[in-house]
Amino acid sequence: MPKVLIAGYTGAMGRYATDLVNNLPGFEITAGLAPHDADTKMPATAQIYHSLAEIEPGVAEIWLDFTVPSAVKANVTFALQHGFTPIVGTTGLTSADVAELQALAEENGQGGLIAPNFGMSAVLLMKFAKEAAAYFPDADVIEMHHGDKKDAPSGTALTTAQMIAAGRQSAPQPTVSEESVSGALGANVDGVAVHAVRLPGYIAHEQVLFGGPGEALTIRQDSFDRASFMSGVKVALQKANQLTSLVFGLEEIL
Ligand SMILES: NC(=O)C1=CN([C@@H]2O[C@H](COP(=O)(O)OP(=O)(O)OC[C@H]3O[C@@H](n4cnc5c(N)ncnc54)[C@H](OP(=O)(O)O)[C@@H]3O)[C@@H](O)[C@H]2O)C=CC1
Ligand SMILES: O=C(O)C1=N[C@H](C(=O)O)C[C@H](O)C1
Repeated sequence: MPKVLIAGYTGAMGRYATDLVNNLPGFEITAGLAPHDADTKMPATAQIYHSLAEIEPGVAEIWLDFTVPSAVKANVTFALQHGFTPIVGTTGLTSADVAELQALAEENGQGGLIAPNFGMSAVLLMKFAKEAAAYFPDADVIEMHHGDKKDAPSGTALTTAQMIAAGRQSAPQPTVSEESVSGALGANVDGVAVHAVRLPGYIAHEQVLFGGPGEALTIRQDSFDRASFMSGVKVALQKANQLTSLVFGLEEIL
């Protein structure tokens, strides 16, 4: 029976992941990692750790990570160095970080998955955005999230921008507007303007606006509930033992 350590088990995503794994036949939560204790549905038998230094290798086979951008690189490095298969939803890893971790995984003969978004609507949005960019090189990304989100822009928005850049077959038009207020035109990610909205009531949403001569295309996805991420997490857990390299993107294992 695969044993799972949930890093960030006290957080918003960690709690959903705990419910998922508790109810997933054949899987067992044997450990949780978070700096502070909290009332959660972790099994009473699970080991609770407050820092990486406390973790006993062998306590689990799978390392499911929903922590914070400041901790994720050290967590995945630790997981790969100590025989865990990392399944990572935490954002904040740069492309260089991902490449470094993939090299470490290869050195250690380990597999795993890093997925900036486990929701099917977001995975499809990114795929469609890449396809559309071949015909509409001019695009802006607007992501909207709950006010507790620590990073901006979202990992999904960064990946979407990178995929739009990869899908373009011609250069976008240069913007002639000058910002009279700093930030008005958004952040430039690979030539795509990315705008981040943080508001109470929102969970996780993204819209890509493409503009062409006399026409526009808008693609939008909405995660109204964190349950939207759990089917992707479930697939990743079930395929964890088949992963032979550290894969980036849920679509690579579907
Ligand atoms: N890939 C995907 O589909 C999705 C990804 N995410 C990403 O997942 C991450 C978590 O999101 P969310 O649950 O909303 O965030 P929360 O802030 O609710 O939870 C963060 C968790 O990380 C823990 N934590 C904080 N510092 C550390 C550390 N140094 N080491 C280990 N654990 C730590 C917190 O514990 P404590 O309370 O003790 O500080 C808490 O349990 C974010 O990066 C978010 O962008 C979110 C949704 C979907
Ligand atoms: O923090 C969140 O909530 C989310 N984070 C991920 C991201 O940054 O892309 C995935 C989703 O947008 C929800």
